[in-house]
Amino acid sequence: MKIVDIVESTRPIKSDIRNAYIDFSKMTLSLVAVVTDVIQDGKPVIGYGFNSNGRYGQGALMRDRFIPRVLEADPASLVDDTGDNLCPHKIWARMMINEKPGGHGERSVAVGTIDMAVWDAVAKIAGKPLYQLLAERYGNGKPANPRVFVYAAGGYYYPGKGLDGLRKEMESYLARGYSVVKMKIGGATLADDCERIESVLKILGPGQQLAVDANGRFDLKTAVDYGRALSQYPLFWYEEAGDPLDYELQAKLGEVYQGPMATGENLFSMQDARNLIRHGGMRPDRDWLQFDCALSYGLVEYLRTLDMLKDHGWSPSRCIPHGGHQMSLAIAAGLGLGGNESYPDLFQPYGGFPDGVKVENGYVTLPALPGIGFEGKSDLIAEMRALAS
Ligand SMILES: O=C([O-])CC(=O)C(=O)O
Ligand SMILES: [Mg+2]
Repeated sequence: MKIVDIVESTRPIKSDIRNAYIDFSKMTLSLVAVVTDVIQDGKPVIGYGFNSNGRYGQGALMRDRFIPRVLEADPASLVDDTGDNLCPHKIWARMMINEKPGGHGERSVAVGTIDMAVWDAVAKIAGKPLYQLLAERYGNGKPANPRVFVYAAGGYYYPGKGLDGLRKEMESYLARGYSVVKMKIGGATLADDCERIESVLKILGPGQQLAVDANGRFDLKTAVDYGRALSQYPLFWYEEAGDPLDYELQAKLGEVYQGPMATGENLFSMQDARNLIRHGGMRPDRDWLQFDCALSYGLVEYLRTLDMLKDHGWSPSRCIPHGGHQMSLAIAAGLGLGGNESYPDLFQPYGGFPDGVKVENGYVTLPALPGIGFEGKSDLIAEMRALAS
């Protein structure tokens, strides 16, 4: 068996929203199909993948380096020991030949997106949901749990959106069954952000919480000033206060901010994640890790990150990945992560859940679809099949 083609198309996911660092007026992503010669129900098995919002499409890197490396390899060198399925670890190693360590740049996005499509194909060839395959292979005897915590991310700055607009948005997430909602901070003054936060806190009922996200905007002084002000609120977490690679800032913030902190969506390798754990003062009893496999070399690398976390005394249940895609939902269900992000109204058709999946008390239950589950989301699979079918 072999991979016969890998196709990429860069797609717009633009909108008028803005966080503390960027606007999304020109945002794109890469949609990828990995076409195999395995025939099921009279059709070739195709794995699909896409990268998360925030880092743009990566078609040029894929076409220049990563796709040709896979297609030029001896097909026998890319299959697992049974010979009946692809080996994601061997394909990953092949993509990364002649790549130096460090300086991960955005090649981690290109590799992570292809890796997602490879895992989708592998689980489809095995005829089972990816979450089940992951539990069987890497779960150390723990069965998959298809019931996964999800929170609603939004609360962006948006032209003409006042406090009323923000409150209405958050109310609509709560009405759809979410128990935790997230909003942006750091794109206004501290006083204005406190007003925005208080207006959302007022609409929360028992068991409902708010998280805030600064998108890496703050220097140490501002991060600490916000930390002192935010300490008065019962927040679910205070996310990405400073530059993602400024581990000392994160550690110093943790000395004054006792509530839960979250970060990691812009750390793109096991080594960068390890530096956060070594030097960032993150606390395994309350803080959250948001590494997103679709931006950071895929699940093959994420498995290394989970091993690293275990060696440092962190449970996978402290991980709630960034990105709102079904790949991280499958990993959460298969390997016991703490949950996953969700953008109820943004980045469609890429984010979200299979059709008919409802959020109930902050949880979704994943259907048992072969692969990652894209075939269950009609608007998404239509885009995917138009790329390659
Ligand atoms: O606004 C963004 O770039 C997305 C983000 O930080 C998040 O979902 O946590
Ligand atoms: Mg974030």
